[in-house]
Amino acid sequence: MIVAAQNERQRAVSQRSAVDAVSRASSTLAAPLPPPLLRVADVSLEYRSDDRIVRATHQVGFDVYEADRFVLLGPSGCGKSTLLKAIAGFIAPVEGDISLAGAPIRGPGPDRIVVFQEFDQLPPWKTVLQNVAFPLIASRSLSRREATERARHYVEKVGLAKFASSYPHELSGGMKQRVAIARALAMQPRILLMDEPFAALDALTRRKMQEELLGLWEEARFTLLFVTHSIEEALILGNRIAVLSPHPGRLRAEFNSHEFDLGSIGSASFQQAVRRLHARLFEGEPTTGADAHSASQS
Ligand SMILES: Nc1ncnc2c1ncn2[C@@H]1O[C@H](COP(=O)(O)OP(=O)(O)OP(=O)(O)O)[C@@H](O)[C@H]1O
Repeated sequence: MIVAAQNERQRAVSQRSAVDAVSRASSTLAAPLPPPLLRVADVSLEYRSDDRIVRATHQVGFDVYEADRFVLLGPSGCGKSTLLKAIAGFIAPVEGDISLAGAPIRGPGPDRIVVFQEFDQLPPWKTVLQNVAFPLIASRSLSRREATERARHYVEKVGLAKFASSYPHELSGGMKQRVAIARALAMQPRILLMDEPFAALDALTRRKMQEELLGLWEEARFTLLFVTHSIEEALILGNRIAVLSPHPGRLRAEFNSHEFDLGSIGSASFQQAVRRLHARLFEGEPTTGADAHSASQS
């Protein structure tokens, strides 16, 4: 039943976003959807200093539904990380609203956990298990024993049971990211926010981590908001993709991509989707074969 309901909802979401924003505007066929979990409504974000204002995003809006794997895709500097920080509650919009389950976001909270790209997110003096258990203990939502049990469960989930007593400096980059993912999932946030978490990994490890993340999602169906500038990664990991324009980021289009996974790479439809996304990303710019290559592989 859950899967059927999920499929039904996926179909409804597909109807709504199988398309970019252009055709979405003209569609009147979309089935009624449940309210979104996350609503980003016309959000503009800025960095202000004494002598200048940098506008990072301009009136960006999108909805993320329960169990979505929603990807923010855009070129470097278009404001993806800034948007994620705003959703996490670290930055307030200068215009527009962000709400989670209908409540405005006013600051950071345990319902939104971020996994960053950097490998130094883990306190080096704590073991893998302690790293995963620490936020659970600090939030006082569980007793120390319960927190350790839950942490052990997630450490196993990411395949690090044998390394539970290891320290971060004894782990590879991919293993450190697994710990960060376990730590985030253990908090059971309403939405998991990931900011290019695999970008600093080698290509093989990155592929493995994408596979593992999809495996974890298949099991737990958490809601994911994932930032990347890789078209290929967006198609593999996302069921919906929002394409942002270059600086300052504006929403250019929204694509439905739930039909793709790691097995789709190389198929004609996958390549066609890469080309469509590439065209949207580089709209209005002179295009070269090198651009296409770097955007889809990097
Ligand atoms: N702390 C800051 N102070 C001032 N400007 C900033 C700050 N952080 C980011 N910016 C600017 O805001 C804009 C958006 O930056 P942001 O890091 O969100 O982009 P991004 O899409 O995540 O880029 P990348 O993919 O390279 O990480 C850029 O023009 C950047 O220079």
